[in-house]
Amino acid sequence: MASTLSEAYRDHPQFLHHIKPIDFSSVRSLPDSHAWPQNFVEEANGGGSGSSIPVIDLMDPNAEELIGFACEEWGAFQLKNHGVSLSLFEEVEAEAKRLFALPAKQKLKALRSPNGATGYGRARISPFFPKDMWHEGFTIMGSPFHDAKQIWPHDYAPFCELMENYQKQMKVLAEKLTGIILRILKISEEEAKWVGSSGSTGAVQLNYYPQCPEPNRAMGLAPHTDTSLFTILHQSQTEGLQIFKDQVGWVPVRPHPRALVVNAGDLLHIISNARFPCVLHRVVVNRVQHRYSVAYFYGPPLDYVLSSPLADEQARFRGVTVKEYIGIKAKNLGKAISLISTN
Ligand SMILES: O=C(O)CCC(=O)C(=O)O
Ligand SMILES: [Fe+2]
Repeated sequence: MASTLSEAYRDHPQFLHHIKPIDFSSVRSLPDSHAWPQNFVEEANGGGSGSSIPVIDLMDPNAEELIGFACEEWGAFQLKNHGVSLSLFEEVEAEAKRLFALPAKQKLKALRSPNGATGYGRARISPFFPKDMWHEGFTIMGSPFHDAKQIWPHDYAPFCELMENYQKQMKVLAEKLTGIILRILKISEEEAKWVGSSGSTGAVQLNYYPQCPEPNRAMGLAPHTDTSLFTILHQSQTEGLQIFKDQVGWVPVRPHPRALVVNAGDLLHIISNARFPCVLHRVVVNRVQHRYSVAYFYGPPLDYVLSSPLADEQARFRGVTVKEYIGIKAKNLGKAISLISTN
């Protein structure tokens, strides 16, 4: 049985042509493979551009209440005064830039394998969409040693140390946020025993969206929800992330120099018995600037049973383990939630 996150993904192989990105540095016009239907991308600029998700100060005495409201209403918020030093994000962003600026040949040395979860490549959601995304990614679960060593045989240590430190610091913040969220949901301490244990699951995804010759016909990252309890995202100072809000449309998440974006994922939607939406989000690209982001996906241990917690409520989902849900999502993407729904 899979006992680590990367083993859980290994059970769901992808085909190699779904992994290798094009060499963006040599592309001068938008290839047909990356040209999305015009209306698909254009609505990017309409709809919800006047709205924005709440910005919450973690030190605010009302932070818990504000987080509860944001999770219910938006499934997302920006978090400031989170206690993690700005220099850590600067360092991680600089390493992401250094990595993605390498020649394609060197990055491909760490190409994710068909049944692998980590390394360099296209987004995992790629096979579900008819067109390719204007994006490259690098996925880390635990130590990135194996993949980093392929890219930098002698100089992997600074990258590895920084990424391990980043995961440690994000885990501490994720545990703090989980404590708050579980209190809001009135989940018992017994149910929440996994928080702070070594079994909790975490992964880092470095994302790169190169500047694009025809941004109105390209898609950085197609609409999806995250397979996490929640995701903590650092974005560079380049716009592109949007979240979808019912009756409003696509709402931009404008970069805030000291704030992190927190997105509710599928697992939070399930354990909140659908009280919190798992937020649909996507990334659009632009003509002049490269965009970078660093996502930290956090969740309970793989064998944790995701059940709706409150005895007086009718369960909206059948009980599945985190590992089973990862399998359902890997095969069905956006339909996964409805497949475990009880109605
Ligand atoms: O780049 C972003 O802002 C979002 C990245 C994202 O949604 C993901 O990695 O799942
Ligand atoms: Fe995402």
